[in-house]
Amino acid sequence: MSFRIQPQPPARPNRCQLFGPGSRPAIFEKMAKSDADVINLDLEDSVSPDDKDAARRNIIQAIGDIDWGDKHLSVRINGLDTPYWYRDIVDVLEQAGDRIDQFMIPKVGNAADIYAVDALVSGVEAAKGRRKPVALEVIIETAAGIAHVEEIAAASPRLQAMSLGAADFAASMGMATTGIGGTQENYYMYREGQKYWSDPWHWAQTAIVAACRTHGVLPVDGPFGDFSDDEGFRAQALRSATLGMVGKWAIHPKQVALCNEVFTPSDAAVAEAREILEAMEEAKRTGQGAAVYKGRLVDLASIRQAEVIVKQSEMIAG
Ligand SMILES: CC(C)(COP(=O)(O)OP(=O)(O)OC[C@H]1O[C@@H](n2cnc3c(N)ncnc32)[C@H](O)[C@@H]1OP(=O)(O)O)[C@@H](O)C(=O)NCCC(=O)NCCSC(=O)C[C@H](O)C(=O)O
Ligand SMILES: [Mg+2]
Repeated sequence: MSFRIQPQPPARPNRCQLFGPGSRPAIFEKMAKSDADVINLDLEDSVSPDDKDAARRNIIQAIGDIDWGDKHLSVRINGLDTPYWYRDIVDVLEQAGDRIDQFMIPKVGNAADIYAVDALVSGVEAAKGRRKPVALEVIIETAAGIAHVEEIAAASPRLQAMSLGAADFAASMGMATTGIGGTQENYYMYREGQKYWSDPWHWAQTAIVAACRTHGVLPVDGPFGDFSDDEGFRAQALRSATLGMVGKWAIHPKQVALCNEVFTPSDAAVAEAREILEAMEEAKRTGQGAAVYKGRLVDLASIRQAEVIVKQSEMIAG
């Protein structure tokens, strides 16, 4: 173990981030009543350039008017390469109430991008006397973003979460696909007449998880575009959870339940984790560092693995 203790990420559930365009205020109440842990009101790519001003006004009003319950409320601003982003931050922080929790920054390329947003947010907060500091989350969805993922994860104490944006990531990397997440038809190994599909998102996900875990940030899987494909969504989400991600985006309300199902540890998983902890307690009592549980080795590392599951389940249960 390094001398440096691995920091814990924010202790809040982040199983599902439900997105909705800021230009579609009719769905805001439905988003607030959903079972998503995080709400992302979007000013970026789901809003056409002609609608940016109206969407910003809709969001400012909705932040104050709608009862968002205990949801973590996030606004996705426009990219730092656009003429919209500074006004997204200034107008929302100057005109909307304290209920906003977070800004999501798309297409981050390096730590300086976070620094710029942090500086602007800090300035407006100080000028307006806002007492609740707004958190930040980022999307890794460019070649530069993944190349600089660790410095981005370390960039600001405001940073709480980092998502993989599969659509823009694929575009930026020049990937030959129009699919948003999931299995890609042409990404397979071939042996003796059989195709074996592989996972083109895997390496980016593991890079994000490692950067996030190093710096105490929540790693999140982004969108799965085909909302008619529940099994495809579930498979993608299960892979993400297995790799250490804590949640996933929903771009349609039917994906919320799937997110919560996958990213809530099952009763069986929690029961097994508790049994492992008990087996190790017993081993410790008898001076052993290792034990046998259901025919397999468990040791001190198993305690840390089991604690991840138990802690996640206790945090979700509140
Ligand atoms: C995808 C949608 C455009 C679909 O909308 P719609 O055609 O209205 O769907 P349905 O008719 O099936 O809707 C059924 C009911 O659900 C309500 N609804 C729809 N969407 C939402 C929502 N997001 N939240 C809550 N409720 C919603 C409808 O009003 C219907 O209600 P009722 O009539 O009462 O039954 C739409 O879902 C949508 O706009 N989704 C979000 C799109 C979005 O925000 N995209 C941005 C994130 S993904 C991205 O940016 C890519 C990423 O950056 C990357 O690079 O990878
Ligand atoms: Mg994107």
